[in-house]
Amino acid sequence: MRVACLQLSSGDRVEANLAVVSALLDEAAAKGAKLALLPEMFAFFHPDDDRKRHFAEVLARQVVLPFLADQARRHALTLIGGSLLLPGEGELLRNTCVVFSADGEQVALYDKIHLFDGDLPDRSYHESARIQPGSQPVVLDLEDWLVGLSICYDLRFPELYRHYAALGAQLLCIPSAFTVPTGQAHWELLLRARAVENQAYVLAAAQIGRHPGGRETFGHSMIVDPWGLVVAQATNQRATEGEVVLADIDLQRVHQVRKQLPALTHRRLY
Ligand SMILES: NC(=O)CCC(=O)C(=O)O
Repeated sequence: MRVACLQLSSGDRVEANLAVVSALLDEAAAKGAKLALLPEMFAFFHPDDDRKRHFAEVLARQVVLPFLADQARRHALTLIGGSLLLPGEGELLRNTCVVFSADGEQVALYDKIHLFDGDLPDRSYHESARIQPGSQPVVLDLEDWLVGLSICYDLRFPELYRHYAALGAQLLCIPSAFTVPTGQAHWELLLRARAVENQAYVLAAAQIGRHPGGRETFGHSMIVDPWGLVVAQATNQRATEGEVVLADIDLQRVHQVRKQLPALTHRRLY
């Protein structure tokens, strides 16, 4: 199966962001992709609370979700909608990945479980102040593939991916907007670790560049195979136009790695 990670530099203009997604999906589909992953906050990237709420309550449902359904149907591909904001309880929002099948049906929804709070060299982050954490891992059955969903900071919690591997997942999706300092230090290391320890493909679609409000993201979208090899990665040279990262993934490769080194069957409980 040919898969695509879309790398974006999303801003605060929803229509402009969706136009970039549309152009990149045209490119991915023309090159044969049957599954595409968008990054975290692909449709709206801005820190203002009122604008976030308006996006979550109005634009997400009225504009963005119908757009994703239409794109999936038009290109006959599974579209994993990175993440967008949706209303949560009370004043809170959710950071949610919505998945559409190739006939445009919404088939899965995952709320980011681990929220990104930290004082880093570039700035402080306090995602938990506005976002309600999810509590439910989600595995998606895609023809022959079992796909585990997650979002960005979830990457640092190996138990989530081990849970997916124990359920049989062979493909782990990690739409992201990693910071530059943590990306430089940890991004590839963590992605390859999740692939190696779970003997699964990892798809990681990332935001890149400077976003409204001053936040900067690391880019370096990549696709990692079950042996931990980076089989495709972004050039990071076309930040504003966005970029498509493509690779062919193969279930036989998963079976081969799991047969050569059956570490997943050697687990011991203590
Ligand atoms: N949006 C996020 O969850 C960022 C996570 C991140 O940068 C990290 O280092 O972890």
